[in-house]
Formats: sequence, structure tokens, C-alpha cells
Amino acid sequence: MSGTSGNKRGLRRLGMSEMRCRAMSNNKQPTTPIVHCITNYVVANFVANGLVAIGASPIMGDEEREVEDLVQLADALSLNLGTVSERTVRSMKLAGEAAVKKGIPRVLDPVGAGATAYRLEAANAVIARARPTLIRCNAGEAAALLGVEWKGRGVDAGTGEVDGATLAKALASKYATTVVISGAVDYISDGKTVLTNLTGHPDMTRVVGTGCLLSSLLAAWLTKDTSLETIQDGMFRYGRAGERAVQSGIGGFSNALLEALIDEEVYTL
Ligand SMILES: Nc1ncnc2c1ncn2[C@@H]1O[C@H](COP(=O)(O)OP(=O)(O)OP(=O)(O)O)[C@@H](O)[C@H]1O
Ligand SMILES: Cc1ncsc1CCO
Repeated sequence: MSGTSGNKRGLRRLGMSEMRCRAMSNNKQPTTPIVHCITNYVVANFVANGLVAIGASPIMGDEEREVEDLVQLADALSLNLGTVSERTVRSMKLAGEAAVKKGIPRVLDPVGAGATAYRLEAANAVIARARPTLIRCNAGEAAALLGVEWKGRGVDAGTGEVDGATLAKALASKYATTVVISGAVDYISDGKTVLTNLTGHPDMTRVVGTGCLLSSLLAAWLTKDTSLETIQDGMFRYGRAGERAVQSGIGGFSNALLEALIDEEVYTL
């Protein structure tokens, strides 16, 4: 993916239909990745629409009795602790284990990990069973997972003494995974290297769920490529889509972001 701009809607649509025609002429189904999301009830609709906007196919489902079957249909699993409960923790553990067994990417968004002891405990329980391919969080959540002192409230990022690059590297090492810490600067690390991204806009924090959506988009991207550079490029495009969307004001932001995700070709899935 390269960082081109401009309205690419027409080109993208043509590209997608061309891809579909080519796939059909080869008697193959188009490879739309299915992302199984166990997410929070605040953002579920926004996340589903964002996934569709980038050419993925979402399926939301958190019933214990079916999550393993849903994983069998899926190409990636996105777990989000935003409105976590005992029931959904059980579902996330089962889905996570099934996804490990199947070998598909698993993304965890430990929303509010520092807000309560219960959330931190739930995050660690889910991590142990789902062994995330990638953890996407804000700096406050990263600090909580690392036991680093932090000033923050609820699901907000908050502030602390440790810089984002150090947090990202340490968190990736602690859980042997890839980490994306979002904020004014986004940090992407595998525990050895740290890449950054500077696109985005502070107003993206004035609309609930831009981080949650990002986590599920990452799950979709990982079905194609897991390199840090590709993740960085996706972050670049997502941030730019956000910059465009804030021009529509806070009231129009969510819809504008969906449009911008298509126009920025955030990922040609
Ligand atoms: N100050 C900022 N300047 C530019 N971009 C920002 C800023 N803060 C956040 N962003 C962007 O907003 C998006 C969401 O990141 P954020 O860190 O706010 O997630 P979050 O706290 O998990 O959000 P939520 O819990 O509402 O889903 C990312 O793409 C990030 O780059
Ligand atoms: C506001 C809120 N509360 C729990 S989850 C969520 C969505 C953003 O993380």
C-alpha cells in the first residue's frame, strides 16, 4: 500500500469489481475476509460498518454456545473488552482458543484495562487463552497492562511519565506479540523495532469508538500481511481518513469516516 491521496472511490470500485470478475472467471469466490468480532455494545454498529467500508465482512457474536463455530467461519478474530462481563470473558476465551487452533489472527483491544481491577484481570485471562497476534490500545491501557503508574480515568488515554515508544516495546515483549498504541503519535512495535505514525486528528477522540474500530480493521489487515510496515501504512491511511472526516464536524464524523475509509483506500481487501 502506498500513501496516495485524492478521491479514489471510482478507481476503487472499478478495482474491486475487476477483482471479483477475475475471481469468478477463475471459478473462485472473492476473498473477502470475515472478521468475527466480540466487541462492546457501544461501538458494535460503527465497527461493523467500518469493516464493510474497507471490504471486509463482519460477524458479531458473543454467545458461548456458538463462538467456536463462528471462528470456524472467520479469517480473523477481534476481541474488545469495552463492556466486558463474565459471560463475554468466557466467550472470548473459547473463541480465542479456537482461533489459536485454527491459526487465524487475533486482535485484542483491552478497553479501560486501567479503569478497574476486574478489567485488568479479564484482559490477562483473555490474553492467556487467545494469545493475541496484536494488542491495540491507548497509552493508559498499555500502562495498566504493564503495571506502570498512570493518571487516567475510565476509557481515556490519560497521562504518564513513560513515553509511548517504550510502552509499546515493553508491552510487545511482555506478551510476545505486536502492539499498536494509538494517540497523537501512534507506536507500532514487535518488541524489537518501533515504528511511528503521525496522521490523525485530536478530534478523533471526541467521537467514541475510533480506537475500537481501528482494532477490528487491524484484524482484517492482518489476514493479508502481518509486517510492521504494512500495519504502519494502514495506520497512516486510517489517520488520514480521520483527518478528512473531522472536516464534517463532530456530528457528521462517523458517517464521514466511513466515506473516507473508502476514499483513502485504507486497505484494498
Ligand atoms: N491527539 C491526537 N492527534 C491525532 N490523532 C489522534 C490523537 N489522539 C488519537 N488519535 C487517533 O485517533 C484514533 C483512535 O485512537 P485513540 O487513542 O483515541 O483510541 P481509544 O482511546 O482506544 O479510543 P476508543 O476507546 O474511543 O475507541 C487513532 O487513529 C489515533 O491515531
Ligand atoms: C464509552 C465506552 N464505555 C465502554 S466501551 C466504550 C467505547 C469506547 O471505548
